[in-house]
Amino acid sequence: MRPVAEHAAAVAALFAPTATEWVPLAEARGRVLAQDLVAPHPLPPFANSAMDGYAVRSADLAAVSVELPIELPVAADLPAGRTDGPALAPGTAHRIMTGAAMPDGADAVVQVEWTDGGTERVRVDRAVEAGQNVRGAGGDVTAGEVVLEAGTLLGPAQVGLAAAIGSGTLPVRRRPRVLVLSTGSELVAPGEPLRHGQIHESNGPMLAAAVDDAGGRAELLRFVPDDVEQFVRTLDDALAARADDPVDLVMTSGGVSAGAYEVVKDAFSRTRSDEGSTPTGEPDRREGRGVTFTKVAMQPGMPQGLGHHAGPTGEVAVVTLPGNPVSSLVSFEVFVRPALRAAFGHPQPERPRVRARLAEALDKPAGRRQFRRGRIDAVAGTVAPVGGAGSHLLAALARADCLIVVDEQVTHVDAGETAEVWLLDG
Ligand SMILES: Nc1nc2c(c(=O)[nH]1)N[C@H]1C(S)=C(S)[C@@H](COP(=O)(O)OP(=O)(O)OC[C@H]3O[C@@H](n4cnc5c(N)ncnc54)[C@H](O)[C@@H]3O)O[C@H]1N2
Ligand code: MOO
Repeated sequence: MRPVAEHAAAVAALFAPTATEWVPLAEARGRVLAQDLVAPHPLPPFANSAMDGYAVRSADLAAVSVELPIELPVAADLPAGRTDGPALAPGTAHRIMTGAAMPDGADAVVQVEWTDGGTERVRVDRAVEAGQNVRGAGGDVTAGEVVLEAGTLLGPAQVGLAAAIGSGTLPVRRRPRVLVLSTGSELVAPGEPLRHGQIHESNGPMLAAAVDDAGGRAELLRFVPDDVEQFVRTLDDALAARADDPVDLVMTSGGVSAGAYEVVKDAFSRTRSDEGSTPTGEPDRREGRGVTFTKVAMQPGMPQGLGHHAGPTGEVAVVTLPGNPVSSLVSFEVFVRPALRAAFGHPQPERPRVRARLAEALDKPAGRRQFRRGRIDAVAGTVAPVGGAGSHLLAALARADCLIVVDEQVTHVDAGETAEVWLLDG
C-alpha cells in the first residue's frame, strides 16, 4: 500500500499556484495577499487629538495648577473631520474633539475633564507637556512603508489596515475552484423521502462545505447514479459550461473500491483507454494522462485515486475520494485541504498539530495509519476518542473537534500515552 505522505505529495502536485485577482475589501477576508501593500500616505495622515478637550500651547499653561488655574478664550471649535480649522493664536484655546486635526500653533491637548468645559472661555487647572494627547502624523505608518507583505492571510485587522491606507480593492490569490460530484444509485437528495435501500446524499454537501472552509470555491454538481455514461456526461457538461473560468480540481466521492459497480473507476479507466482517435478520425479530445487508483496505507480512506481527466476544455486535475462519509472527509483533510491551501499561498496549509495524552486506550490493526475522531481538552492536555473506527460513523465525526493520528506499525496505545492530534477548528 502507498504511504500517506507519498499520496499527499502526489495530490499536492496536481495543483498549480493560483493567479492574482483584485477583490473589493468586503470579499478580502480569508484571502492571501498577492503583492506587497504599500502605504501611499502616513497613518495617522495628520497630527490629531487623542482626547476630547482643548488644543493649547503648552507654554501658555506652564505655571498652571489647581491653586492657580488659567482662563483662556475659546477661539474655534474643531470637531473631527473639520478641514479648515484656523491656527491657534498664543494665549487662546480651541475646543477639539478626538481625531480632529491639531491646529497650527498648538502642541498639546488638555482633556475636557481637566477644565470647566466652557465654550466661550475655558478654565484649565492642570498643566500639560508639549505633545501630550497628540497623535503624531506617521506615528503608526510612514508613507511608502510596506504595511502588508505578499503572502499575508487577510483577517479583520489586515482588512482594516488596508482600508485605512485607502485601498478599496486588494490583489489576492484566486481561490481554487473545485467541482464536487458524488456517485451512487442509492443516493437521494436531502429533503426528499427515502425508500428502503436508499440514503440521503451527504458527501456532496459535506465536501463542498469543506472546500469553502479551506478557502477554495466549491461547486456542487447534482449527484449521479452508478452509470458511467451519466457520470461522464455530467462531468463533461459541467466542464464545458465553465470554459471561461476553468476549474482547478474535480473531486468525486464513491465508486472506487472493489464492487461490481464502481462508476468512478470505470469511467476514468474508460476515458483513459479511449486515447487515440475517434471513429471519424478526429483526434480524441479525451487523450490524457488518466486517473490512477491506488490503496493508501490509512484508515479510513484506503481506496484513493488521482490524475487528470481529458475533458471538453482540456485536462483537469481529478481526486477520487472513497464513498464512506468518514473516509471521504478524512481523505479530504489529509490530502486535499493542505494541497488546496498551498495552491493559493495560504501561510498555514496544514491543520495545527499538537500532542495530547489519550483519555482511554486505543487498539488498531497494523499496517495502516489510523485517523480516529476525537475531542480534545486543551487545558488538561488530553484527547478522548469519539465513536469507533467505522467509516460510516458520521455523527461521531460531527461531534469531533480533532483527529487522533496513530502510526502504521502501532497496534495499541495505552491511556495516558501521547498521540499526535490535528485540530480541526484551527
Ligand atoms: N471488497 C471490498 N469492499 C470494500 C473495500 C475493499 O477494499 N474491498 N474497501 C472498503 C473501503 S475501505 C471503503 S472506504 C469503501 C469505499 O467504497 P467506494 O468509494 O467505492 O464507495 P461506495 O461503495 O460508493 O460507498 C461506500 C459507502 O458509502 C456510502 N456513500 C457513498 N456515497 C455517499 C454519499 N454521497 N453520501 C452518503 N453516503 C455515501 C455508500 O452508501 C456506502 O455505504 O469500500 C469498502 N468496500
Ligand atoms: O478505508 Mo475505508 O476508507 O476504511 O472506510
